[in-house]
Amino acid sequence: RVQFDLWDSDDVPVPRKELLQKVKGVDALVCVLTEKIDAELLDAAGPNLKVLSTMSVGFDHLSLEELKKSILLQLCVYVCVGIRVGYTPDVLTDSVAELTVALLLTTSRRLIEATHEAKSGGWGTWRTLWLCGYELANSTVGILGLGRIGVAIAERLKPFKVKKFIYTDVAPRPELASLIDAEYVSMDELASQSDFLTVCCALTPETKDICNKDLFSKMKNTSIFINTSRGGVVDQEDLYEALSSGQIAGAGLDVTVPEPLPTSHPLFTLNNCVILPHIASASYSTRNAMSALAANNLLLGLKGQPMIKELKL
Ligand SMILES: O=C(O)[C@H](O)CO
Repeated sequence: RVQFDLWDSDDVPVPRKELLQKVKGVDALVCVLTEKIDAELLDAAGPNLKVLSTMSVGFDHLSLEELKKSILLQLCVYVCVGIRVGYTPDVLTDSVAELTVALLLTTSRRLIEATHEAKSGGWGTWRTLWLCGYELANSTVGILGLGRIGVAIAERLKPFKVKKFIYTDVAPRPELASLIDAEYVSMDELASQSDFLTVCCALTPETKDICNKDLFSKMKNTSIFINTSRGGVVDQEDLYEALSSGQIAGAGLDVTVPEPLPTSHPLFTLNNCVILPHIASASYSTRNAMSALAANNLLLGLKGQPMIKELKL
């Protein structure tokens, strides 16, 4: 039997102070990406904590260093298990890929500007170049960080008659790349060849701010930049500069730093920047699948059995 204490609100995350009190002595914890799992939280939880289950594929909110340290500490007192960590990859791949395609088309075909014009009286006579955008047919699509989600995005974009898929990563990923016939290129080539550049990498110390002035300055001024991974991979000041100066044509972001992005943020002033409130996995079926997987990971971890999806620390 498992006794649990639930933060029963979908409107606000559990206040940090309350979380720190409630975790005292627990054996396991389910969290989402708004909870920072760091030294302070692990200290507050204490040595009973054996299982952590995050309802997310991304795990940049977990301090892996601290979780690893907790394993070492436990080993020092001859307990041969540390904290085990479950997460929810795969079940959200379709939803995230679908939303990425929707965001890409919304940005490249200027749908937000267009609906605004239609309902605010800006819809005059038919004009040759009014609200023109960029199409996928015959384009080169670049993927920064090729994993399951990048492949799923490419599979969905292919029927739009994309000419070529290219990708970059820390090393070539031939098995995944062969599924979508994608060519491995350098970061510079990705920037200069992509008509659409979509970011699919995890946020790590190596990828933080990887999309910066240097990258944007090598992109075509007709290119569209899309990010549905984590806001931290983008230097937002450099992106603002690239968008406002016309260095690139547009950007679609589902993720930002911070989240929520303050409504006064300069990126909100730009017509060529579409910003969504981190909804890539927000379909009913995917969120159900994520929560079931997070719960099952937790229960299996508590029973000392292999989790369905476990992070190797
Ligand atoms: O990491 C994740 O799971 C997504 O960003 C939220 O669904």
